[in-house]
Amino acid sequence: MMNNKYTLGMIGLGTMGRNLLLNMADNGFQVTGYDKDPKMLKKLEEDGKAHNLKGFESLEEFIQSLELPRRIMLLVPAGKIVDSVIAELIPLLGKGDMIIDSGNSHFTDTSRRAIELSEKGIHFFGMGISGGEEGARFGPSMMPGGDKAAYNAVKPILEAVSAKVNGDPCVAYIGPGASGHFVKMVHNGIEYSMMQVLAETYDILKNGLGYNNDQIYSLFEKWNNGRLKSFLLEVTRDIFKVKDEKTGNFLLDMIKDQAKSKGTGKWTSQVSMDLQLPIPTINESVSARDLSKFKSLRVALSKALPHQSVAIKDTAEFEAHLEQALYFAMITSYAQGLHLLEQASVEFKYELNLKEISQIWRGGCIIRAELLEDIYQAYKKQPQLPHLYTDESIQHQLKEIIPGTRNIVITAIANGIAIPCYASALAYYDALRTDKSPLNLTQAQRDFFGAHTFERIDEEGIFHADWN
Ligand SMILES: NC(=O)C1=CN([C@@H]2O[C@H](COP(=O)(O)OP(=O)(O)OC[C@H]3O[C@@H](n4cnc5c(N)ncnc54)[C@H](OP(=O)(O)O)[C@@H]3O)[C@@H](O)[C@H]2O)C=CC1
Ligand SMILES: O=C(CO)[C@H](O)[C@H](O)COP(=O)(O)O
Repeated sequence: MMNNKYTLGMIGLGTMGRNLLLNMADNGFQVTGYDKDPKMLKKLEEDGKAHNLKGFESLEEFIQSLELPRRIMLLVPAGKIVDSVIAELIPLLGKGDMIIDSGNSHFTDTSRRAIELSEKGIHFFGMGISGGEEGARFGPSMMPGGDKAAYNAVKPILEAVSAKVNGDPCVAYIGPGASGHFVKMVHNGIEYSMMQVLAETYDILKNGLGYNNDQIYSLFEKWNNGRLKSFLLEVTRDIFKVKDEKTGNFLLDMIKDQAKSKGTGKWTSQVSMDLQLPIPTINESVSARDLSKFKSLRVALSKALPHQSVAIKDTAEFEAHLEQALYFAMITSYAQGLHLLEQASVEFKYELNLKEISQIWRGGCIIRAELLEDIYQAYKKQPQLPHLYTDESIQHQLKEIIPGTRNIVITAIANGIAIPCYASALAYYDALRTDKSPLNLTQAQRDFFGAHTFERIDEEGIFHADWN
C-alpha cells in the first residue's frame, strides 16, 4: 500500500469479484472493493477477515482510496451495467487511470469502450477470466487484451493470482484491441460444446445402455483417470453422486431438462458465421440448449412419434468406443475454437498466439484438460499449424478413435438418441478429410437458377453455362 492507498480496487463483489479480491489479498496485495449492494460489502469483510479486507459504500470514497494511477477492475454483469458503471466512474477518474473489465463482455462493446475512454486519457482493457468461483478464489486462467501499458501495470498482480501449470502462470497478454474478450468468448464456445457432448454421453449411457447414476459415476471416474481427465468431466462425475436434501433422490433427477445461457456461446456462433469459419459442433451445442426449452412440444412429440430402441450387445466394447468418441469430440471442440481464433486474428489483427493461448488454458479455466497439453505441444512444435487435425500426434490419435466414434454415432442414431454434437463433429471431420466435396453440384445449381457463375477444374476464369 503506497501512502496508505490501495493498489487495486474491485467494482462488483459477487461470485467472481469477491473471490478474486480475496485471492489478491492472499497474495499480499493491498486491495479494496465497492459494490452497490451493502450485503456484498459485508460478505467481503466477513470472508476477508484474516486480511482485514475492507470495502466502500461510497463510490467517491472508494476512488479516493486508490493509489495513482488508479487500477480499477470491474466484475459486474456484462452489458448495459458495464456502461453505466463506466459512466459513473468517468467524472471521478484522472488521466492515466485504468479500468480493467473482467466480465464476459461482448468484444465489440470492449472495442467501443476502449476508444471512448482513450479519448478521455483513461486506459481500458478487456480481460476474460475463467475458472468460476473456485478459480477466482484460488487461481483462474485470465485472458487480458488491449492497452498493453495498462496490462503491464497489473501484470504482477495477475500473474500472482493466476493458476500455475509447471510453474507457468495461466495468464498472458493476448493481443491488441478486444482480443482478450474475443478469446474468452471462444473459450466459452468450446465450453458449451464440451458440456453438450457430456450431456449426450449421459443420454447414451442412460437411455442406450440403461445405466443408473451410480454406474455413470463409476464410468466417468474411470475415464477421468485417463486421457479424458478434465475439469468438466470431473464436475460432471461428481454431479452423479449428489442427493437432493428435499426428496432424497439424486439432485440431477430433480432438475428441469431445459438449459439456459448468458450469450457467449451464441456470440461465438454468430462471429463464426460472419467470418465464414465453420464451428458446427459449437453451433449445435448452442442450438441444443435452445431446443431444450420447447418442453411441452417435446413431450407431445415424444408421445406422437415414439421410437423403438435397438439392443446394444457388447457393453464393454461400447463403453470403450464411447470413451473414444468423447475424446474425439473434445479434440474437435478445441480444433474448431482454435481454427476460429486463427481466422479472427487475421480478420481483426489480434496477433493471437495459439501456443500461448493453449498454454494458459491448461490450468484454472473451465475447459482445462489433459488434452490441452498435447494441443499446447502441437502449437509449440508448429506455431502456424493450419488446423489441429494437421498435427501428426493428433492425427495418430484420430486414427485410433474414429472407428469407435463411428460405432457410437451409428448406434445412438439407430436408438433415436439426439446426439447433435457427436454427429456434427464426425461430419465435420469427414468433410475436412474429403479431397473432392460434392459442392461442385451446389455451384452448378447456383449457376443454373441464378447465373451465379462457377470456376472450372481445367481452366482459370469465371464461367456461366446455358443449363437448359
Ligand atoms: N460466475 C462465473 O462463473 C463467471 C462469471 N464471469 C463474468 O463475470 C462477471 C461477474 O459475474 P459474477 O461475479 O458471477 O456476477 P454476480 O452477479 O455474482 O456479481 C456481480 C456483482 O456486481 C454488482 N453490481 C451490479 N451493478 C453494479 C453497479 N452498478 N455498481 C457496483 N456493483 C454492481 C452486483 O450487485 P447486485 O447483485 O445487487 O446487482 C453483484 O454483487 C459477469 O460478466 C460474468 O459473466 C466470468 C467467468 C466466470
Ligand atoms: O464464463 C464462464 C465460465 O468460463 C461462465 O460460467 C459462463 O458465463 C457460463 O455461461 P452460460 O451462463 O451461458 O452457460
